[in-house]
Amino acid sequence: METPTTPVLDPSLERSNSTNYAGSEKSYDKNYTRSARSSFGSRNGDYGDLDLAQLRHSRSQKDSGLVTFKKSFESHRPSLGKFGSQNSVSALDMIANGLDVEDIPYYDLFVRNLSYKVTVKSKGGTSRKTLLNNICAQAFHGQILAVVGPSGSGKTTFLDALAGRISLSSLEGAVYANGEMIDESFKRISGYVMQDDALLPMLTVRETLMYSARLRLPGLMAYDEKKTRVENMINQLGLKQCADTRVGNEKIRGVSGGERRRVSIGADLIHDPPVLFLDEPTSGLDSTSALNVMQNLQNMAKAGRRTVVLTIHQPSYRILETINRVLVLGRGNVIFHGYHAGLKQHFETMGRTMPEYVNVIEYALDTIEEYQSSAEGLEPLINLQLVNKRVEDLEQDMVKSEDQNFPADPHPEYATSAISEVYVLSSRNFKNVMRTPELFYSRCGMMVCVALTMGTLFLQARISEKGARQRVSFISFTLALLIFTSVEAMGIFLEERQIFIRETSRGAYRAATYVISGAIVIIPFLMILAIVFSTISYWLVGLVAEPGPFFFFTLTVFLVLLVANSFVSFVSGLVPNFTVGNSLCSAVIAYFFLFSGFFIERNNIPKYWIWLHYLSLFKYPFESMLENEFGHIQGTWYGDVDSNTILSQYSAGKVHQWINILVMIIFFVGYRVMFWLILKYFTKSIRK
Ligand SMILES: Nc1ncnc2c1ncn2[C@@H]1O[C@H](COP(=O)(O)OP(=O)(O)OP(=O)(O)O)[C@@H](O)[C@H]1O
Repeated sequence: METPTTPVLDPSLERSNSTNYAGSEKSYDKNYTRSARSSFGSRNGDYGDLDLAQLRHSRSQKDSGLVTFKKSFESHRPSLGKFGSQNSVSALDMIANGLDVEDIPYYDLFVRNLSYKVTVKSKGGTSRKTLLNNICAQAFHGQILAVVGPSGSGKTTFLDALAGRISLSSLEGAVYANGEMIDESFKRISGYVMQDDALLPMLTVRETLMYSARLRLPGLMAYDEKKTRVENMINQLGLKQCADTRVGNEKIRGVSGGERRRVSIGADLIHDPPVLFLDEPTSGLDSTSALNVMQNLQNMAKAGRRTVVLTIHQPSYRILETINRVLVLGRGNVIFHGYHAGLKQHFETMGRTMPEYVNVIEYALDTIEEYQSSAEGLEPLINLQLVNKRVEDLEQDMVKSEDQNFPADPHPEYATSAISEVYVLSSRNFKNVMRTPELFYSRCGMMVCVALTMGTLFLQARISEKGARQRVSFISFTLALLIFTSVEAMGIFLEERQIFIRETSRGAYRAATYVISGAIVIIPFLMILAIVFSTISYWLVGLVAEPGPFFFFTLTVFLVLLVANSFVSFVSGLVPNFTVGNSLCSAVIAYFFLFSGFFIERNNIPKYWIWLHYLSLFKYPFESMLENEFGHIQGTWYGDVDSNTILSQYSAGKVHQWINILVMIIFFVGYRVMFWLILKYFTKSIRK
């Protein structure tokens, strides 16, 4: 990033330039006021007053002439350290508590000469591709800035750059918030709503928002206050009718697509961030739902003085009314930036006349497509934008940088404590699992089937050579079935990974607490499965009929399930999808099985492969179970072989059952730690 300099732009400046920048000032003001009245004035007097107050504020600034960006916001802009703050007091709460709307802190964004290039590999070697080229733009509080452009024009890339989803070191140029160059902490005052609605399908709308509030609002805030915040959000987003309906997804019936979109928005904005970024909030919605979402966002922007930046495809006439300003992109270049009312005049300056009754954005996109496919390319459009922007550039250069040093960030990175996160995430997970009992019942049913099959296959094994072989086979194949069937959990992990990415992209909680809560929730279910399996199979096969060995067998089965679950979760963190994950897991488990000591006795495994024997998920439970069975009564003869001979055949020396249990616990913790490391350092929603 370049050395920070203070931009001088303020809303009044742009309006004063509007004659040669974005249409006449008169037309802008008329449009702005009309849109404000139609949106708020007729429905809600407070909103109408607020909007007019803002307008007056802007007008008074205009009169003051050239003022620096910083100066123009000196009474409202939060202190320098504010980037570190989760905005604990909602703007709407402030209004409800009688605070003057003028006291609500806000942020205005200024993008200066932002460029982003990536290295692409081709047959001839590597080359640099420019995704964003020298972009200058502004986004003001109380307004919606819509980024539009043909497919592949760089809309999402631009939004990602602003929202801190592209590594700052990869960007050229700068992004300022209230005159200060943004850094990592800016994420904490901005909310990001992704295009995909990654939500837990079994929770209701109210529960989803409540869990989000419990994670994202400060731990010190009273529970009732959080509840009130959620109810306000439900009302604000028009979700009252479906507040107690399950969210659902493609497979599970739930709320409508438009409602789900609004739940996503609510869940990501419950902490009321002053700056909101939304990637195509209307995609996949019918026109009424899309308009509804946009009106909700317009309300949020105006009533709460929020700065909203979003990407959108071909907004309709009515949606256009909810948008204040547009940034039109073409192949990563600015084609137009300003109030959309100015687009018509902008194109007129190059001799193009826009037909009547044509949507200006549609016209702009068609024009871009036309130039894009022509021999001269986008150059004329880019140059036109540069000419119209000249005055603004001159003004920028008038004020040089002031003190841009940030004080140390005094605010915590996360809204609530780690313990509280574990508690909230565990209870949310538990509720979600309990709402899908069929998954658990099917796993239970499978356990009963496997236990009955194995139990009847080796039914009442005798104390003979054949009986000894049957016991060893039972133990070995039991472990194989338990571990191989654990792979099915991969799908659940991968589905949840999307939710994890969405929630943690703005620091909703720590990766560690997510991993811990996942383990806590799964433990009771695996315990039940272990008890079901052991109770049926152990007595059917006729293993040592004493409580101690039975308890140890059950404990080992439980730990096998736990370790297998941790292993599968670890692999799910590494792979891109279920197909790859399933194949990888099955292949590695097959290797582990091969080196368990059952097929190739430990002493016959070549030295260079022995490490795989020690890493095998099978080795430790296999040896422990054998010891539990054959070592319990020393010196028992099974036909011509005694128990000691059988044991020495499968292990290198004396097996310490409890040490093996400890090793299994270490495996469980180890895989979880590796899963955490992958989530923390590699599952990032940040581009380089
Ligand atoms: N890592 C990358 N390497 C190479 N090219 C990339 C990379 N990421 C994005 N692009 C390209 O950059 C361009 C802009 O992508 P972006 O997703 O920002 O476009 P968009 O305007 O949001 O498109 P759409 O409307 O289709 O979602 C596209 O041509 C895309 O193929």
